[in-house]
Amino acid sequence: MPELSPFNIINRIKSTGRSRFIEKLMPDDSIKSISQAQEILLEKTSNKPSHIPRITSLGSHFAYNVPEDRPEYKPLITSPNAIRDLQLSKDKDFFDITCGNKIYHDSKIFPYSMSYSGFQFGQFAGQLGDGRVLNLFDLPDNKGRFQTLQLKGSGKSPFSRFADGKAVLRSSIREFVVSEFLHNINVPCARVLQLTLLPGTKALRNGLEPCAVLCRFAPSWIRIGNFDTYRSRPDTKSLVSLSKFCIDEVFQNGKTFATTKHDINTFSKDWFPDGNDEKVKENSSQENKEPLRIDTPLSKYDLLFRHIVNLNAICVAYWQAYGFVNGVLNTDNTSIMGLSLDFGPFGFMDTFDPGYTPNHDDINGMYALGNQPTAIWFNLTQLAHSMALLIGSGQNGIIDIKELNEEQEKQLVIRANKLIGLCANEYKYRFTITYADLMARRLGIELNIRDKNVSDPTVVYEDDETKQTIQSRAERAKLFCSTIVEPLLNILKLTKVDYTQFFVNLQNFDKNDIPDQMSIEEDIQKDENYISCFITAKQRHEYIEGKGKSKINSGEMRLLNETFKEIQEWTTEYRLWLTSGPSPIEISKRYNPLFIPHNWILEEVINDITVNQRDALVDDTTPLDLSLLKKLTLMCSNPFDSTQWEPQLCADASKRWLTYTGYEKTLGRLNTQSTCSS
Ligand SMILES: Nc1ncnc2c1ncn2[C@@H]1O[C@H](COP(=O)(O)OP(=O)(O)OP(=O)(O)O)[C@@H](O)[C@H]1O
Repeated sequence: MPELSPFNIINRIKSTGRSRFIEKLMPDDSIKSISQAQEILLEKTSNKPSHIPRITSLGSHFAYNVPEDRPEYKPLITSPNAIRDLQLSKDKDFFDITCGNKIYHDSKIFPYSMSYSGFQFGQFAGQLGDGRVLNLFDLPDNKGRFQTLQLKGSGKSPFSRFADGKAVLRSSIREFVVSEFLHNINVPCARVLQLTLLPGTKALRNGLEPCAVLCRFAPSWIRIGNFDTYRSRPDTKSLVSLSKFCIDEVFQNGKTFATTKHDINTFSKDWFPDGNDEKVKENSSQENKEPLRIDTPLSKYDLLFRHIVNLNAICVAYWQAYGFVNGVLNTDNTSIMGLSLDFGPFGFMDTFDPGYTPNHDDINGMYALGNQPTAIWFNLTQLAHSMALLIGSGQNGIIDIKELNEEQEKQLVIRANKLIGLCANEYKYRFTITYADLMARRLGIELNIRDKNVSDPTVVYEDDETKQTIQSRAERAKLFCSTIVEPLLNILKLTKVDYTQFFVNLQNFDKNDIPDQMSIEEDIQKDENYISCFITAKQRHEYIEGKGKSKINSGEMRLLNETFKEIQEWTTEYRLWLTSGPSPIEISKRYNPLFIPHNWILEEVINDITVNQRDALVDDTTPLDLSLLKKLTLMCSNPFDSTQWEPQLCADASKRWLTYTGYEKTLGRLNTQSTCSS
């Protein structure tokens, strides 16, 4: 794509900006119009009505709001890719608008905070909403797609409840870095544009901490929680208007939805049945023992739900393949576009462990790595319940929930349950083939089970997913997972090598360099480099040392022996999957980031600013040294290409960050946790 010249942000808003949410979902609330909002909220009073917590009135999707005044603003870092994609120039207007020091508004655009609710750790939590977030306006990006720009940490809103509307610098740096990284390894993600320090503004978290404002953007910030509201306060009108908005504006009139070619009834079958029953089962709906099929055409609401299910299946498959754990997968953190968002106590696992959760407070591991696909499915079933009236009605007209008679309600429940059952099977299918495809690519294997356009995860239904193609893809994915992925993960769980580095190391081996007929006894020395992908230097050393000595029969040695046998068997299988086509690295290099922004790296960068340079944060005369943060951002913006990392900038740091070994040596702990306070 050719580079387009950047524009002043205000000129861009004036020429191409919109506020889709306001245009389509005008509030039915205490402040009804933009002109009223301007009159009331732009007045210089310290106690603005939009900063006082309240339950918004029935039918309100949002409330107009303005940023709180802060004593000072200090721009820290801009995402180089984001500013390019939004075609913005880095001038004074840009810095002022992206921190809330200046508000853009006109007759159609005014900042607002969204109303949403949420199921948190399985329980309904009532009205939540943007408690410290302001939506500014929508701008088309370089692909012509509207993006909603938001400020996080800009002050209180009607949804702040008991909290202060602030975001601390620590958590804002974490969000900035992880969003940049996830986006650049192609994980569907909300994006960041600008991080601004607020000197003189502090918040009480882990002690008094410095605050910041993050400007971020996404094609839509609507979460499953937005729909939860209209279940808890039954409101058919709002449910319909929000769903219509999603179809028309978020999903561009449903142009990427499944068509009649992609028959939902193909998912009457569970293509990945659990347990040992390899025979694909014909399911029946639990409620009525009727066959799990829908014989009437799907409505636009059915297609909306189906699309949201598929997008989320794809997103969670990416998380699993890269070992990313969100930490708090509540419905208010689950995007209808399947975007990764809300980065609290997230983490990437250092070593493979399905039980890993970075969230210190999640003592039961509800949102641990291995539970993420189920947690997202739980959230999708909450969405289905909220949309039951719509997905139960099919092509029939929508009857207000308060007017349904008993028979209508019964039929509605039957149909909604069928759609949920079909979508459950499709979710499993979409998740598994996406995950298998990604894992294969990470190992340099082309499975041909997804379409060409995998670099755009929003394209779900690219070809005709006939029963035949689905069946053959499911079989291939199943075989690949059982012969390659599962045995490999078992090995990595035991040997605890760096999960990310494993793929980077292995991709350097061409098919011909991978030992054939390995004999571990000899190859532990002969094929040292290859075996070192799977085991740590310590394990290798122990094996060589222990062999022939008294330790030979120790439990530890026997375990190592077993593991070596598993590596041998796995290697034999792996060679079979590698084709004679392109070398593995040609396939894998766009899928294996050379490094991961682990929590311990983030901690180092954050401490460098908030602890080592504490005084410079408040004193304008002392310059802040942001080189570590810049280095980390460069690495996150170019995760596959180390030539872009400016070798002279903090060279030691990037060397250290490439493997966890140095960290492990000093601290002796991996897969660490943090708390939610942000
Ligand atoms: N300091 C705060 N002030 C006001 N509201 C807050 C604050 N921290 C959290 N909240 C609100 O509590 C709820 C749950 O918080 P959570 O941490 O999941 O979201 P968040 O990080 O603030 O926002 P987002 O999901 O948009 O990134 C949200 O409604 C959020 O707006």
